[in-house]
Amino acid sequence: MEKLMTIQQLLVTHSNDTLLDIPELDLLKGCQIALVGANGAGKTTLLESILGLRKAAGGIARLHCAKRNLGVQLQNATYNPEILVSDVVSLHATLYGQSDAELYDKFLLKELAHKKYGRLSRGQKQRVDLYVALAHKPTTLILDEPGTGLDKYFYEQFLQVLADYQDNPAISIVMATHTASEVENSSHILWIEAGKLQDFSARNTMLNKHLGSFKAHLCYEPQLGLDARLGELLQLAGVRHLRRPTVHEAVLYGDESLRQPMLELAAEYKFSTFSLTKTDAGDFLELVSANGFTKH
Ligand SMILES: Nc1ncnc2c1ncn2[C@@H]1O[C@H](COP(=O)(O)OP(=O)(O)OP(=O)(O)O)[C@@H](O)[C@H]1O
Repeated sequence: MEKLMTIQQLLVTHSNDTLLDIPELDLLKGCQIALVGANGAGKTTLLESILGLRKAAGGIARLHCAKRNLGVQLQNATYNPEILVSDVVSLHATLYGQSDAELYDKFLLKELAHKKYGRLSRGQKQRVDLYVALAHKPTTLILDEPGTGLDKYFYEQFLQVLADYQDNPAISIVMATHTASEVENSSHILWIEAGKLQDFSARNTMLNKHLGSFKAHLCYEPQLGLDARLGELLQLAGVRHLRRPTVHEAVLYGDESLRQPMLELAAEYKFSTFSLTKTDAGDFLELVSANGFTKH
């Protein structure tokens, strides 16, 4: 398969801070990659670096894609704030010799056409930015938290458009996201943390590797005094992580061997709710943001 992106010894710094330090990473065309990491991990910096918008202190970050085939939505689009939305749309049509009436309608750009870009709300800007990223039907998408600011209606419109792209194996996507549904529909996950590559893998491989395939979710009265028992369970071979979202909730992650001891625990204690289900992208995002995780 052809390469989409090459990174070698990439170092991006600011003053004395290292923003990105990635020794080597090759991504292949046709992958739909969810780029995840906690706030400040370096996702935007990485996207800007591969687009050549950030000067690296060292190394190479290269996207192997003709500009014509590239669709980009970044956090900070830099238009003249005085430009009208209708002019942004016309400029895009002139540059690419192509427009997309269906997308224009989906994002209801007609109601924004007479407004100055600089006066738009966050969500309105996002609708314009997404139109500009997608209206020329690119084969490679670079998206930076594309749902930001969109209300429920427009987010659903966007998800429909995204689903069409994600159904097409000829399309490559690298999308920074904090949203479970966007991760769920991606083929791969690229996880960065504090500017470093944490892992890159197919989505389910990543979930199984870092969380296990299974989770047990318990809700109970705090006076039940379960802490010691949970600590013991955490020592079992198949148990990977314990997450405590609240004082009366625990989620244990692991493999199938988690099932039997959890059923025994449920028989022994009276839980308000108890479930055994598969891990999902939402769990992975909780891990990425270290939300309530007790290190194992
Ligand atoms: N122009 C800049 N100058 C100095 N530091 C910067 C600059 N841009 C980003 N940073 C720092 O680099 C780090 C990574 O920022 P970045 O925006 O890439 O994170 P992110 O993973 O996209 O975060 P978020 O999920 O919050 O959008 C942060 O610590 C941020 O403060």
